[in-house]
Formats: sequence, C-alpha cells, structure tokens
Amino acid sequence: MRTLLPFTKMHGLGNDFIVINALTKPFSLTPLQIRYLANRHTGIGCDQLLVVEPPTQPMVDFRYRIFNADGSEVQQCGNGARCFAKYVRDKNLTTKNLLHVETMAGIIHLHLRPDGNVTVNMGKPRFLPTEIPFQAEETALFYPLEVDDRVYQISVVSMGNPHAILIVDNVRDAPVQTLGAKIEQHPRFPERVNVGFMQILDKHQIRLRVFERGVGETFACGTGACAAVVAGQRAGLLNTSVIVQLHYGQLHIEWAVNDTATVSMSGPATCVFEGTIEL
Ligand SMILES: N[C@H](CCC[C@H](N)C(=O)O)C(=O)O
Repeated sequence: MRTLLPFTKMHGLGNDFIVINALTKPFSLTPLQIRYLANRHTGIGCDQLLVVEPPTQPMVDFRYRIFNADGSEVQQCGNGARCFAKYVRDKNLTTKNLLHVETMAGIIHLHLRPDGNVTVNMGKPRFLPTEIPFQAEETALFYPLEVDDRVYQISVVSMGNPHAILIVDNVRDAPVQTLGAKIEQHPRFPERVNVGFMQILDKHQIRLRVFERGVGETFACGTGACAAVVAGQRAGLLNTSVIVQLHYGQLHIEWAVNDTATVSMSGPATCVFEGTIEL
C-alpha cells in the first residue's frame, strides 16, 4: 500500500538533507527507498537523510540517525547535527537551546545560539588504527597510501566516522572526483572512508573540499572539517581555533589539541522547504 511521507528539506552550507520525524511512527525505509528519495532526478535529492527518533537512554533528548545517499547508515554527520537542532526547535519538539542527542558514534551536545548559528560538541577525535576501520601496523601522524602506483601521505582521523585527510597546495586543482573516489574505496579502509583535501592558508584558516563516503563530493562536510583541523593541529600546522572555508561559507572549529579535548564546530543551519512524497 502506498503512503505519504512528510519531510523537511534542509542544508548546512550546501550539504543537503531530507529530515524525517520518526518520533511517533517508527522509521522503516529500506536502503532502496532511501536511494530513491536521495536521487536528484527521480526523487527529492539529498546528500544524507536524517531521522529524528525518541531517545533510547536516559538524560538524552533525542536519537539522531544518519543515512548517506547510497542508503548506508553512518555514525555521524556534523552539518546534519546543526540542522537537526534547528529542526526540533522550529517544530516545537523541544523548548531547550542545549540538546543532548545520541548517535551511533555516541552522545553529542547541540547549542542553538541567539544569532541562529548552532555550536556542536562533536566529541573526541580518534586516531589509533584500532579505533578506526583502517589497516595499519603502527600509529602515525601521516600514513603512506599507494593509489595507482603513486604514494600519498594521508592523516587518518575519526569523528565517529572515518576520514582520510590530504594536504594540497590548492583545493581548486585537487583531484577530488578521481583520487577521492579511489581512496573512498581503498582496501585499507574496509568500511570505506570520507576523503578531505585541505589547503592551509595560515595557522587560523584552511580551505577544504571533501569526497564523502556514500555520496561523492559535497559542498560541505562538518565531520570532515573537524577531522581536517585536528589533522592539521596534530601536525603543528594549525592553531586551536580555525576557520574552515567551504564552497557556500565557513565553519568555526576549535580543538584544544590534547587527548581528552572534544572538538567544537559552529555554523549555520537552513530550512529550505516542507513537502510530502508518495512511497
Ligand atoms: N558521508 C559521511 C556522513 C555524513 C558526513 C557529513 N555530511 C558531515 O556533515 O559530517 C560518512 O559516510 O561518514
């Protein structure tokens, strides 16, 4: 039997989302249905589908699930977290400005600010090969990765989801579509990986392009921005507070560069339109 699915279309700096309210009706879309909804020609179109669910543990306000355009469920989405906060506030699903939200990667804390931006405590970054689905014998700042007989130096950081970061001279000329696609599927990443191309402008600013796991290049990647800044800071190339320049604007990332510190990400969240679609 066909049903009508209400949804909200949102984006964070051009990283776009379909948001589904599953607080009263359990979420049950299949990967095939998610791929259909995400298709920009035959569906609604999005990079990720975000699901708002009731919490499964105490002291938490909501559960937040994330599905890539290819239908894969993933651990974390930074731009989506800001849109999630705006969504539940705008829909009067909460009156709080500080929200504790559970994800597959753990609990994150969303702060809706008076200026309309949202600051998210994205948790602690992780680097050990044992913490990231990445095949390596030792822990290092940068790892050699062979792709088509060339060796690239990558920094591997998890924000709950895996990121491989490369430093490039100029993001404009970076081979994001070709090299990004090959590293995403590289055998050393058994769960695939997001691939960030970072240009360091100075110790306080970078430019970033990201080939996202399960999507392709997106206009912005929140966890990718966090991972890139952490990689740059660990290499001594960036300070604790960094502006990340993306296609449609910037994110402010802060990390105190120590093993107990969490990463803070601040930026906008935008609602585009409401709709219903027949499934
Ligand atoms: N493609 C990512 C999930 C979405 C991350 C991104 N949209 C963000 O804002 O963090 C992954 O497969 O881990």
